[in-house]
Amino acid sequence: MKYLLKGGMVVDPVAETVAPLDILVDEGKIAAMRPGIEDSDAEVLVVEGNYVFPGFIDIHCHLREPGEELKETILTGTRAAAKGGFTAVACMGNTKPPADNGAVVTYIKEKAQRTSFPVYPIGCATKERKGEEPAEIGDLKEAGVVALSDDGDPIMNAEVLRRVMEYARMFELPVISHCEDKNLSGSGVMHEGYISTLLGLEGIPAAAEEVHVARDLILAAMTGVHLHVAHVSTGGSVHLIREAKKRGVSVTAEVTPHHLCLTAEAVRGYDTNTKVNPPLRTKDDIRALLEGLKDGTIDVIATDHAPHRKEEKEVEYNYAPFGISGLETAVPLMWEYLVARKVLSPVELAKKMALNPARIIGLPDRVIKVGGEANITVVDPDLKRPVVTREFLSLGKNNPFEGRLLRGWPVLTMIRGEVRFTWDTGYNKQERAVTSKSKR
Ligand SMILES: NC(=O)N[C@@H](CC(=O)O)C(=O)O
Ligand SMILES: [Zn+2]
Ligand SMILES: [Zn+2]
Repeated sequence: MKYLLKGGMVVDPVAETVAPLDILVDEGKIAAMRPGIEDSDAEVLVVEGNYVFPGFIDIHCHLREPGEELKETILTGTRAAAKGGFTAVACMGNTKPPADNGAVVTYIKEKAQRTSFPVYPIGCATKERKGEEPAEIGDLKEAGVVALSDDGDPIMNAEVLRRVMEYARMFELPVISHCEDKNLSGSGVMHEGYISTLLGLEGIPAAAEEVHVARDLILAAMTGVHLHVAHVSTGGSVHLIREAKKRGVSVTAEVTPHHLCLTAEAVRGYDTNTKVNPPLRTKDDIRALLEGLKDGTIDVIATDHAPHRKEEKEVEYNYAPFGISGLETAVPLMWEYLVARKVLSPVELAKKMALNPARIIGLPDRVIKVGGEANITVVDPDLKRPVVTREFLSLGKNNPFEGRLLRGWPVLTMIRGEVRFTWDTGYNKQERAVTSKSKR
């Protein structure tokens, strides 16, 4: 199938440019890119007034398969990803059974193959995610994992983490840390501060994260592994990572949309959809996270998509599981709160959601170029609509942004030259066609 994307503003995160260019896609590849392309054989996709990005990649999501298919499956999760504007995802290994061996990783890859959506599994760092001894890292590497992580839980024993890092370095895999000192976080359910006291809920102090960020940076420097810090939520963590980068430690970091857009204030109504790990923090933390994004301390925006069943979240705050279903709101949240408000430029967004994620998991640079694979995310900066969780393709409707009016939705997702989502032909009925945009 041949496609001609006409009239879009093409964002290049490597050249750091935004240019009005037409793009001809043929047999999965970019066949031409320049203004004024005509081709009578190609299906024309009018993307006038839209931004055309190299396909976004989410390097932190939970697809729940195998074992928790009532929360999500690889099929539903990847459909949600495509609708959310993502063209590839890396999924965490806290499945049941956990992805701590090659067989489970192979199972995930085979399931993913059937969806034809690019899924890059992350293997567990330790056996059964217990934090007691390193997993079979050679076996995981051979099965094709792109990183190692016990996400969901930290590795509390620093000596075990040291050995994981040494093996990971040998096998050239990054280690992704979920930074949480379990003794400090205890049975906390939200950020420790004024609001937790007011609500009578147990708190998780910022230090629970920061103690582990400091420790993991020290061990990364010692072992020479590449450390990627997952879901950074506090100003103190940003500071520690910034200093480590200055010293030359091989470290990258990510932040989630929810940690950038919500504070502990959101917990006031006891909405369990605001219960997430790490917890929603303070305005000062958000300010520091944004500074970190701007100055390059934080390299990536990742969703930490953590779907749960409705019944599991419909309980008292203390008993609900941690997690937010985030694949279908990440792009419009980042557009509304960062790009539209000029905190990040479209080029910077392309770095945080396409280029840097690709580099961290060892994929080729994510740029749209002639001869390259056609992975494309089109965002309509003017499309304004509310978040409607019941329309999610994800089985997880646990999202605290319900009803929020956002502008800047993904309207077309192309993977290896195939249109996987458009606003009109989406898996559920949507009101508007990309191709009819010029007639509006
Ligand atoms: N983020 C969450 O609140 N939950 C994640 C685990 C994790 O990312 O630590 C989950 O798997 O549900
Ligand atoms: Zn985590
Ligand atoms: Zn996670």
